[in-house]
Amino acid sequence: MSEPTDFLLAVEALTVSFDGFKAVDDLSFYVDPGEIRVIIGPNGAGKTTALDLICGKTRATSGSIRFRGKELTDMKEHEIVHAGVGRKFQNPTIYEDLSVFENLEVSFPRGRSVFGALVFKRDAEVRERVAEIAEMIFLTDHLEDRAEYLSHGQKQWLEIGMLLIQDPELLMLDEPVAGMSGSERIKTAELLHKIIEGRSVIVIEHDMKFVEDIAHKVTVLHQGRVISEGSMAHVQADPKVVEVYLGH
Ligand SMILES: Nc1ncnc2c1ncn2[C@@H]1O[C@H](COP(=O)(O)OP(=O)(O)OP(=O)(O)O)[C@@H](O)[C@H]1O
Repeated sequence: MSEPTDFLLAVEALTVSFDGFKAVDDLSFYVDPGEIRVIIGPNGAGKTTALDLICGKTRATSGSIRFRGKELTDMKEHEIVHAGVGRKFQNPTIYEDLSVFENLEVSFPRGRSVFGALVFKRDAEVRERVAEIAEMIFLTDHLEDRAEYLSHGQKQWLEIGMLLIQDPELLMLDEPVAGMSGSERIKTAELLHKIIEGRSVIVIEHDMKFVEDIAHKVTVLHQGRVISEGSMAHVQADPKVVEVYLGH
């Protein structure tokens, strides 16, 4: 059996209760390094709440969330970001009046660069990293464009880029392809396969074709609990999953 520290993320017996209603109820799941995990489940299953708990936006009532062996449940949101967990919400939160370059530049983590002698070197490093990320998110030709003129899909990619530039070890994406065209969805799947080198990704998604394209493993939630887990083929054939989806 694996030790808990072998997992990048170990969620165990996680519960949150809102006025007695358990939106997440005794939830356990484990994510490996380099894994793309997709969480699916009907509306209200607790998917978004689970991500809110991991990133510290919502406090757990009980249970544990260990990231590289470190307990997250008693950490503040910014400490969790600093520990290496990036979260993208459903609606893009980019700076509309800044260019693509500037959006990526402001997201570059600030370190010890305030020392004068390092500034020049730092600028070159930032430009290089922005160029690298822009290429990854298919926006090299739009670096000077104001973000407000990007398509909805491009805005989603830009926000993913703003997280990637911080080099998180765990990236969590809530419905990243919602509102995207078919070709944008294919490119987003490509992007996810590219970025998992050295990190893991958790995605909440409703588009089953997209889930099939990206998931290494699927976790199915219902009423705050895991009802099935495994490959896409495994969960699709699971009578409990069929029942939950068809019964609604
Ligand atoms: N802060 C809160 N206070 C009270 N109830 C909440 C709160 N946050 C979420 N809930 C409830 O918890 C349940 C789970 O919500 P959640 O948004 O996590 O579901 P979801 O699986 O992400 O659904 P969807 O697919 O519709 O986004 C819902 O019944 C929701 O109304």
